[in-house]
Amino acid sequence: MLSGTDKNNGQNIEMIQRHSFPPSCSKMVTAKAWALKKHFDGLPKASDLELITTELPNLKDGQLLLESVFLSVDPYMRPYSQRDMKEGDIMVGTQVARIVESKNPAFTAGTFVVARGGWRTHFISDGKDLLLLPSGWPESLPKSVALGTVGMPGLTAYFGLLEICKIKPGETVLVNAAAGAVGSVVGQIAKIGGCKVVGSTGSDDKVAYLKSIGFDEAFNYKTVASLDEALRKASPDGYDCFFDNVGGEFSSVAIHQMKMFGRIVVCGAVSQYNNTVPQKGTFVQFPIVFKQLRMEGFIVTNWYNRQEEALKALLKWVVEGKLKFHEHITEGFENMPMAFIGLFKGENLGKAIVKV
Ligand SMILES: NC(=O)C1=CN([C@@H]2O[C@H](COP(=O)(O)OP(=O)(O)OC[C@H]3O[C@@H](n4cnc5c(N)ncnc54)[C@H](OP(=O)(O)O)[C@@H]3O)[C@@H](O)[C@H]2O)C=CC1
Ligand SMILES: CCCCC/C=C\CC(=O)/C=C/C=C/C=C/[C@@H](O)CCCC(=O)O
Repeated sequence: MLSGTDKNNGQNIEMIQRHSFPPSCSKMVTAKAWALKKHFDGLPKASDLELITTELPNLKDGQLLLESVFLSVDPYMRPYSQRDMKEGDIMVGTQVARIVESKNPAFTAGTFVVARGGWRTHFISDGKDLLLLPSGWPESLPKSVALGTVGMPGLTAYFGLLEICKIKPGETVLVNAAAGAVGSVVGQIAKIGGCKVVGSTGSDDKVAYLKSIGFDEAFNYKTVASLDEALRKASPDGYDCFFDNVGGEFSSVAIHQMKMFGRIVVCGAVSQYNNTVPQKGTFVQFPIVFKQLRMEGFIVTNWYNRQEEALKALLKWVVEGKLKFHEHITEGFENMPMAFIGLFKGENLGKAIVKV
């Protein structure tokens, strides 16, 4: 048996040697996990991932046995795997998990938590870094929302828009990948904040969805004759804030339509994650200097010291019906690779979730 920490948390999940059978086990739990078999090259392939099975040992004092109920697949897993994982590592990720057994007095069996357990059906934790669902979570609200609108993507929208962009009422906000987990929350918080919102997305159904949740303007970037014209038509005066989830060509065009003193939040660059050779873009100094723009990258985890406040606000808006959510649920742990790859083909509307 190997013990230690792994890339999923820098925290405290027990690493299990494959097919190990500890002699003292009375009640064996078989855990499934997805490992990175081969580093992704371009668009991830199912064959880059390997389903492995391990037997978990009995709990020691202070430990908990958790069972994943909902798992998150997120675009960041693609660049993260490249930068921080080696072949054979279990894929990084977060889940809503149920505590099956507890030898930790701080946790009761049956409780649901958000954990950074990686792509695993079952795992052992010492309880550090497990997050309870925010208090006041309604029974009628699916717990999977703790991985989306009232979870990491919601926090990304909240802090990016309110703290980096610092939106003001009456301003115009542009967001791309707008019908996804982050983008759909960005647009709705901007509306709550009294802004005009323009969203770009990759299908007509998604455009219709954006209109249904309050976006003022939305267009399908895959079918417009000219991105420049579509942006101009949606807001002839330009944009005060640009929440950039996509990067690449879209950003190169959009930066020229910023208003004076505009702010650009560089949240992600999903159009670039599968590039095999670095691409060349346009030079950005002219619009930045002449329009005196501010462009700032951020990682949501840097704001987790304020996550309690933000989760409370997000949950309140959801309960009040001011913040709508949609989930794209894939059934079955064995389908995790397919759900993950689907992110890069635009298959999801709202948050992509895998239900075990
Ligand atoms: N900085 C941070 O801390 C965080 C950053 N992020 C970033 O936010 C972005 C959105 O993440 P998230 O909301 O979870 O994901 P989404 O739910 O938006 O899913 C990804 C979406 O990206 C779009 N997309 C995929 N490939 C391309 C492409 N080549 N060009 C344009 N659009 C594409 C697709 O939508 P469509 O049909 O519209 O093309 C797809 O549905 C990502 O860049 C992610 O890395 C997320 C969380 C935290
Ligand atoms: C940490 C991601 C590094 C890659 C950066 C690429 C794109 C930006 C982006 O999408 C960032 C996402 C950040 C997500 C953070 C998630 C955390 O809640 C949990 C991450 C899992 C872990 O570290 O244990």
